[in-house]
Amino acid sequence: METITTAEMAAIDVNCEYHGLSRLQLMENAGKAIAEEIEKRFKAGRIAIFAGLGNNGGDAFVAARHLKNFDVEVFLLGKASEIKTDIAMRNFEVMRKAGVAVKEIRDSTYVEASDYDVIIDAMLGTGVRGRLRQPYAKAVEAINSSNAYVVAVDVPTGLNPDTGEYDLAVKADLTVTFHKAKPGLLNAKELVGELVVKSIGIPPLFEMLAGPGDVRMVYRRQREGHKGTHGRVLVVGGGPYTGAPALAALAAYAAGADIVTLAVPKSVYKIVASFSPDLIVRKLEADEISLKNVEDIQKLAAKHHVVVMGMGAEGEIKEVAEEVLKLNEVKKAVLDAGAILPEVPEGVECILTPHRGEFRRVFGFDASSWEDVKKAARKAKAVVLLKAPEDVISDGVKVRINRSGNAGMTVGGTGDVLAGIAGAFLVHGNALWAASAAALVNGLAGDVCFEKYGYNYRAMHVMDEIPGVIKEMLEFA
Ligand SMILES: NC(=O)C1=CN([C@@H]2O[C@H](COP(=O)(O)OP(=O)(O)OC[C@H]3O[C@@H](n4cnc5c(N)ncnc54)[C@H](OP(=O)(O)O)[C@@H]3O)[C@@H](O)[C@H]2O)[C@@H](O)CC1
Ligand SMILES: [K+]
Repeated sequence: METITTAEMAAIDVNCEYHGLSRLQLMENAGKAIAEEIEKRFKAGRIAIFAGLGNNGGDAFVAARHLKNFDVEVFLLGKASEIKTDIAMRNFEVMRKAGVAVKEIRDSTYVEASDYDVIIDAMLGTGVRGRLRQPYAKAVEAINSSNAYVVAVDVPTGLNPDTGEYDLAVKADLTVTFHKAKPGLLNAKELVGELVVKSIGIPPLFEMLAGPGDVRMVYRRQREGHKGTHGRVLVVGGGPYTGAPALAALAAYAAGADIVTLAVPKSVYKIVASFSPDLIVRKLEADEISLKNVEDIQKLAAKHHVVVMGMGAEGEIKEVAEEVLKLNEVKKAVLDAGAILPEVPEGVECILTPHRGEFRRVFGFDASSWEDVKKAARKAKAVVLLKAPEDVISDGVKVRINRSGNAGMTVGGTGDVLAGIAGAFLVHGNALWAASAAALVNGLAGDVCFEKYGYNYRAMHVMDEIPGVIKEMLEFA
């Protein structure tokens, strides 16, 4: 059975909202699914709903509205004023206006759960963190000692949805989970009981479309961070070109890296170093990057979290990339243009960023479907980000799609900017989500440029919009 982690589910949740499918609609579908599953098993009876203050509780407020032939009573695990989300609050108020009886459970309240036919556990779902606080623990004990038929909403309260670990948790007869099973549900059959996975109306493409959730999966900012916490990125490229490596390096800064070092051939060193005081530029003893430089590059690479290679380099850059990635201190890499390898060495989490022509040159077949990108990713043992009006990103198993961007993005240098963003995001996130987040941010920055300038903007204009786009993605509710 296909599973989805809570982090991925949270990313899809906010992406649905972003692409126009609201959480309120998802909650309505979730609550209706709970009611349907109960009505399949019971014609009438007394139902006690134990509801938490988040969206897990919200689902049950919806279910209460659909369970018309039942006598429903709600035990709220806190004060109504403490309900956390607007959609849960909205469904709570509608439910209460519809005449459903609600009792607020305080720490001191004795929880009686004996004479009900069905108990709905809607206390905690994917938002559970750590050990159960009171009065949740007491409620779980009351539910487990009752002889009612227990239905868990999404996840039995107390169970870690990703790992299946628990110390105190609801023992359910039936768990109705939404969209896809969470891995922990498959490891705790004794708690889950019968598992039913219900669609809540998320179309397959919405699970794949990049959105704010992708950026949240990869972007990290620790308050107490010190220099370098947020990522040290090494950019290797240039010679004969001078702009490409500098664009990638500046883009890595724009996407949150703390330290960005540029290694370029001495022939272009002075020019590249002159672009910006932000750049730490190292000179490679060569007019063009070659295998002679591998040792120097490896020394630098060992001191960085991610290596980004290829922009504006020609000659042996591919062979150099192969050698550099063999160094076991190199754990993460982005390979662009001439550095793209058909297969990357073991042990490196790698993003390849070909456009269609490079894809055909490197993999030997056209990327005419999502399956082709999946196939290339499997062969390369890397994430492939195919740059096109619709970017296709795959790790060989999953596919993500990015539709941000516009025809102005064909201007030179936007691919270098993308490689730099991907490098910065790869510091913290896994390659699939780092690549899709980078494709999204790069395209959105281009969309801001189109609004400002029309089509004739340049890569440096895109660069300037990146921090603002990231801020907007992180703040999207
Ligand atoms: N697409 C989707 O994902 C959809 C999801 N949907 C539903 O949303 C659910 C996730 O909702 P959610 O994120 O509001 O979290 P939820 O599980 O209700 O927790 C609520 C609060 O409890 C608290 N709390 C945490 N740990 C605790 C503890 N140990 N002991 C005591 N309290 C604890 C914590 O608040 P805190 O007090 O820590 O601020 C937390 O914020 C999901 O399972 C599904 O049912 C559906 O609507 C369909 C679409
Ligand atoms: K639950």
